[in-house]
Amino acid sequence: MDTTNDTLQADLLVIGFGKGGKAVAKTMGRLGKRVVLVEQSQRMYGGTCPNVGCVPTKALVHHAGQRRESDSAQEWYARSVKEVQTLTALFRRGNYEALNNAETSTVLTGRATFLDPHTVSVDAGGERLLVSAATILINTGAETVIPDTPGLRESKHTLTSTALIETTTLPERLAIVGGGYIGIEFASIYRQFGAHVTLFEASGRILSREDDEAAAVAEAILTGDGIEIIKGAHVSEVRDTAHGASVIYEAGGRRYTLDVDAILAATGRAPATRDLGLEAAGVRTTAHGAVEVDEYLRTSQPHIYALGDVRGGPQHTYLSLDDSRVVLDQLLGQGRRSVSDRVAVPRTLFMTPPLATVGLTEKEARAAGYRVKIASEPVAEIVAMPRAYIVEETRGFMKFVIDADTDKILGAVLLSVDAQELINTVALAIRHDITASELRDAVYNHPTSTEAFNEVLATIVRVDAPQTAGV
Ligand SMILES: Cc1cc2nc3c(=O)[nH]c(=O)nc-3n(C[C@H](O)[C@H](O)[C@H](O)COP(=O)(O)OP(=O)(O)OC[C@H]3O[C@@H](n4cnc5c(N)ncnc54)[C@H](O)[C@@H]3O)c2cc1C
Ligand SMILES: NC(=O)c1ccc[n+]([C@@H]2O[C@H](COP(=O)([O-])OP(=O)(O)OC[C@H]3O[C@@H](n4cnc5c(N)ncnc54)[C@H](O)[C@@H]3O)[C@@H](O)[C@H]2O)c1
Repeated sequence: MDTTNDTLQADLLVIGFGKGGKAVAKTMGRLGKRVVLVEQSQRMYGGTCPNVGCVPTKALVHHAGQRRESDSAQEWYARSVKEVQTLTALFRRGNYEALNNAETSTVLTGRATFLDPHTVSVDAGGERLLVSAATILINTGAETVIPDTPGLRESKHTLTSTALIETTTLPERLAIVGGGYIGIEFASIYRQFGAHVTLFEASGRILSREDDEAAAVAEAILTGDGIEIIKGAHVSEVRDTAHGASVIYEAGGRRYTLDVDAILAATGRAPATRDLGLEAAGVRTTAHGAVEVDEYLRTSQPHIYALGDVRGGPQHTYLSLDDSRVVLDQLLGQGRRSVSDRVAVPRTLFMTPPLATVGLTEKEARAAGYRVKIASEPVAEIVAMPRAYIVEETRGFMKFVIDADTDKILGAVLLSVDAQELINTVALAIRHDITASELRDAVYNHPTSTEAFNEVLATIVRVDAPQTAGV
């Protein structure tokens, strides 16, 4: 790496150790380019996913599911948190070594701020280093937003997801504000660990972006597990008490108070663009504070790209990874790959059992003008899927939204054991125009969850009437 006038010169500078940025950094480093990656925290090498996001939370899902009634909730939880921390430490080290040991790549630990379009200052513990690069990637992720409900931010008992999974004391009474991905995953995890969980969702239903039936069945499973879900809830105040906190809320026109030990703020995560000096770089942001990009992930500066959560839109690790393919195509390829190429991107909410979805919901398909055919069955009734009984998880349902005129699969909702794996097969089928009948009649090995497709896709529960011309 060259140093000119105390400024480190690089071909590529990546700000933030996110999924997309590190993937580009690895490829460019292997090609002999001088790569500098800046990460603000040594606890975050590898970014959100392996440290405080997907990996630890899904490991907690696993540990919570292993707990027997006879195990002490508190001991089991404390041990689980420690085991998960050992796992994340392993991943963190692997991530650091993968980039810092490469001959041409360096990881700098410090907070990056743009000074001008090509120069960034990296500040750590009173020390400052300047880095200048021909190409710069912004990959700083997103940060939890705590609503400005009186007393919520100030309460000693309000935690972000990051803080909660590091707490080795299981909160006996946990309030969760927000019924989205984090709210529901944490409700499911902490209930299984033995906490009393109350979830407050401001809108009239949980999972407002998901299929209506999926949200209703998911809610029934969660409440069946003992989670209290309060919809249309307005948390108006939080007050610390001698033993915890009181959550004051309104629902159904009445005012209530709930005493809890901890409150998880799960009302969304906003792009981390604060104090990045984007104005100095001439990089524009959107009204929501995300870095503004085009479909090739180019910012308002031709040599600066943004990837992952910081550019706004759905927040999933695999989207940040796919962003790296778009950027690499700009840097090394034909420059044709764009985010608009994405078709049938699956999502999974890791409650127990998981809820995985892809494509259009039934409502969206009709709104888009399709004549819809619905194939659906509750998991407990799928004779062709003994695996659900084998692993003793028969809750949930599967549903396919099919174009009644062409047999094309338009979307799917799988709320079932193994749904996080099954959904990738459905997504692949949609992407490659495999019809509903072909997916139904394929040979699947046994006993697996995929076999359910043989039966569910043959179980048509409703078909829209043909549209009559000229009416
Ligand atoms: C609790 C939780 C569970 C999740 N579970 C899943 C899941 O199961 N599946 C899934 O697909 N997604 C999940 N997500 C979402 C997923 O983690 C994110 O979408 C993904 O990690 C975003 O990656 P990224 O590339 O945008 O950057 P990130 O991985 O967020 O990395 C950004 C990095 O930039 C650093 N940084 C920020 N500002 C600066 C600066 N100025 N200077 C230097 N460094 C800086 C940060 O410290 C951070 O390490 C989860 C998220 C959370 C919070
Ligand atoms: N499995 C996964 O892929 C996964 C897991 C966790 C998180 N994530 C990502 O992380 C991001 C953040 O997740 P999240 O759950 O914090 O956000 P979210 O946007 O998914 O859900 C926020 C929820 O909070 C509700 N809400 C907002 N303000 C409220 C208030 N004052 N009181 C009560 N409810 C309120 C909203 O109506 C919404 O239902 C999401 O974009 C998600 O995609 C992904």
